[in-house]
Amino acid sequence: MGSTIGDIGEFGLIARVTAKFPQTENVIIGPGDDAAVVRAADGRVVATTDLLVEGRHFRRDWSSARDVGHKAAAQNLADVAAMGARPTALLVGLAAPPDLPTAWTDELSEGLSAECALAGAAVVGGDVVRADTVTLAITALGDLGGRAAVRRDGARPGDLVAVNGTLGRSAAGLALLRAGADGPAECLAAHRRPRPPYPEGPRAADLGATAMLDVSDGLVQDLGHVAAASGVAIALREEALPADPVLEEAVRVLAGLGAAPPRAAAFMLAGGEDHAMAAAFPAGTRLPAGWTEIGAVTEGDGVTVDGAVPPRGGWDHFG
Ligand SMILES: Nc1ncnc2c1ncn2[C@@H]1O[C@H](COP(=O)(O)OP(=O)(O)O)[C@@H](O)[C@H]1O
Ligand SMILES: Cc1ncc(C[n+]2csc(CCOP(=O)(O)OP(=O)(O)O)c2C)c(N)n1
Ligand SMILES: [Mg+2]
Ligand SMILES: [Mg+2]
Ligand SMILES: [Mg+2]
Repeated sequence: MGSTIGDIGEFGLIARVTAKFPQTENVIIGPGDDAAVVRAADGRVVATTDLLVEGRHFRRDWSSARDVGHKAAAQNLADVAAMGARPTALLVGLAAPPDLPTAWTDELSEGLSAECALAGAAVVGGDVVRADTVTLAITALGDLGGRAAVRRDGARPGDLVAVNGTLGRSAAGLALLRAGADGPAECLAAHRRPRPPYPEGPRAADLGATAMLDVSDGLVQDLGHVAAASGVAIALREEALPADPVLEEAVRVLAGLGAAPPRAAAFMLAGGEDHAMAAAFPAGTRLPAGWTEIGAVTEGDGVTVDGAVPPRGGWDHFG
């Protein structure tokens, strides 16, 4: 028996698949980052795609169609911002069973459109097909506006590491939904409709960010991609994580329901889907309001928290 994708895990699968895709001279950045950058006759375009599958990324009894539209757009638009680009357009592939109410697709579309508007983008096309499972295949495009793209491989020892956006609220919201809790509302909302700080991507690029990504799978796991791509280590300090009373409240609610919830800091370190921007900047960079310095880049490899390798956390579709 040969190996299966379950054996190699999500990131093993990605490495194996992308090894089959030689690039052309039109490709400025190929697979391996938050988005690709492709040369066009008149410039460059940033392009990225993410799938959302019912039951894996959303549940129709936990999220309204409008929520799913917002989230599907946000997940993709955040990848554009994480390259230092401004989102411009979205293409929407929709697979659905024939008994899906049109009211659901109407609200989905309104959510997609409203989230695009928040980022200054528009839905410019898509596709629809029949399938047993509601699935969204979204492509987002963006404009670097003359900037160099901020990749995952540019972090250098001595850089500081900072984040902008919420951490852990979406994961806490998911835990609350699983436990049948109806609050704190901010966590449920963060899970249903993440609010990526879109303008902070280009702003970080303008500030000289050396590496950046959006936190989709978990802060430690995602910064692990930066560390690996850059050939450096990242040392985070737990006490530097932005304190969030709402997250503390979520932990209390979960504990009150008899669950043994992780600490708030664990939600922040391992929770994904908030789509905060996490970036490395040269030491001494004056960070604007909204950015919190949480650690530093050093020689070595991997990500540590307070000097220790944290327990494995973060999302892996096949792990
Ligand atoms: N099936 C695939 N074919 C080609 N490239 C892929 C495939 N799956 C993932 N990638 C690439 O691997 C990189 C990492 O993907 P992913 O972890 O999903 O990034 P993100 O969390 O930013 O969405 C991205 O550059 C993505 O385009
Ligand atoms: C019903 C349900 N179960 C579990 C989750 C949690 N979850 C699903 S995918 C995911 C990680 C992010 O999605 P992914 O497809 O990996 O996006 P990418 O990292 O490519 O941006 C998380 C935390 C969820 N959102 N909904
Ligand atoms: Mg990303
Ligand atoms: Mg992805
Ligand atoms: Mg992921």
